[in-house]
Amino acid sequence: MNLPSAFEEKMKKLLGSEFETYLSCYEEPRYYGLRVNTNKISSEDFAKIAPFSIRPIPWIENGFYYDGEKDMPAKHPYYFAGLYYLQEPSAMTPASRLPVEPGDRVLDVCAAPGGKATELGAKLSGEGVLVANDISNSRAKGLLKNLEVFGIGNLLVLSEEPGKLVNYFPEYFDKILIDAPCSGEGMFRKDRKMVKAWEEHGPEFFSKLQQSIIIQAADMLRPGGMLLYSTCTFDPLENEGTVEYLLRNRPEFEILDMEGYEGFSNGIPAVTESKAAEFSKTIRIFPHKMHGEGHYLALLKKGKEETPAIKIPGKRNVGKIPEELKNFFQGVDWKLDEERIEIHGERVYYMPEGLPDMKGIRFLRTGLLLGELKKKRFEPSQALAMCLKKREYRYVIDLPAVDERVIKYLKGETLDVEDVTDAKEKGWYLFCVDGYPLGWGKLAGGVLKNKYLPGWRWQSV
Ligand SMILES: C[S@@+](CC[C@H](N)C(=O)[O-])C[C@H]1O[C@@H](n2cnc3c(N)ncnc32)[C@H](O)[C@@H]1O
Repeated sequence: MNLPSAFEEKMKKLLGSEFETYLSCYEEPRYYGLRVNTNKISSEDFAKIAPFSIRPIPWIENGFYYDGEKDMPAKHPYYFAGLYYLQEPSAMTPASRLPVEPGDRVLDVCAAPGGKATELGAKLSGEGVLVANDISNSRAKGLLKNLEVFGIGNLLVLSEEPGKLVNYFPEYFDKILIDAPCSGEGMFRKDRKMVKAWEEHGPEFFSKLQQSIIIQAADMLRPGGMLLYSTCTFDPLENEGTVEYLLRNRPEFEILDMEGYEGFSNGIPAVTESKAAEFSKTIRIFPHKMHGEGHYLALLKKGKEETPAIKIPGKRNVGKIPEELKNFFQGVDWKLDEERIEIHGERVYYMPEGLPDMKGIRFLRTGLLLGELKKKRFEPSQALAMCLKKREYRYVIDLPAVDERVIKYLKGETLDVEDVTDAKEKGWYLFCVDGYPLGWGKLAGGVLKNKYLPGWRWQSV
């Protein structure tokens, strides 16, 4: 593989005697990974039902390798049910090393298409709030879809300049992840177009962007909160350099240790101005040392340990809850807090607790879209179906993955389900594969009218 000579020179300096081994790994095949959505299924249970061969990624609790030359996990109904996300193994590391707890307020500053945000949201287990932002509106659309497929409802999806967000969320978040735009040196083997992009915009360009993003994010973190900074590049300026910039401008931050792994390489104090030993607590992932492509990560804490601010739920103005909504939710085993329901036009949302006023922010989604009110009827949304567990809805059709009607459902076809329903039954049914919801259908006379979201349908190749 042809690599830019300036890049090779830099890597020689960084790796010394390891450089040749590093270079030789460009001739080897890349690694493919999937990460289990632990909000829907445990890793152990997934390993039992996995429809293709998988083996654990040793440093990621819920990560597995699969054979990307042979298997197509994106073409299985479990993928549509949000049981896993396809992700390069080293890219799983940042979200795995940010200790998110249910109830936290979490921000992913550069979140699209959601490789890390889906894991942060799964770790919240429906409690607290995930704010997933990306400056690119078109990429944020894909982000929203991926979060909805994963069944994450306690969320805001925004598309804003982080500098603007500081005005709305000063010292608001408990945990922040910055997976920064970078020169992508760790992606060269996976995606050769990245080499050309590197030649157009190298480390100098990205380091300036990273410096402004890390300061803006730092100002949205509460004292005692944690920030994880990551890139998929090796360059010291973009990595230790950005972290050093933060420490210089926000001295209340300190670098924390992270759970290690034998293949991780320590960050390099010698490339920094201060030469401070604490930079060795940061981590580089090199492809010649472990089975992943390349990443850098640093875990930081702001100020001293403090008792987190008491989270007072923001009370909202709620009008009367429409009868049709109440009727529908009689079939749902959820304790809905009526004060969190917001209705805008026909659309009904379930909002996370304790949000600030967000007037003026560009958003793609605030809260969980429950559904739409249509002429005295309530139509549940695709996002609600993905958020529900099978046991939480009274009317269910559950077919095994091998039943050909599952793919037909995903293609948007009407289904004959007389054998699994009573001909007298009718109304909204949650359509599941092996116990995991895929979407809605409307039953009448043993026939299921398909309500799977058209934009999400299975595309035949
Ligand atoms: C490395 S990618 C993020 C990948 C994502 N975290 C994932 O795991 O799927 C960097 C993202 O940063 C976004 N971005 C670039 N400049 C930004 C800025 N100033 N503020 C927020 N996002 C930005 C890009 O649109 C891009 O989606």
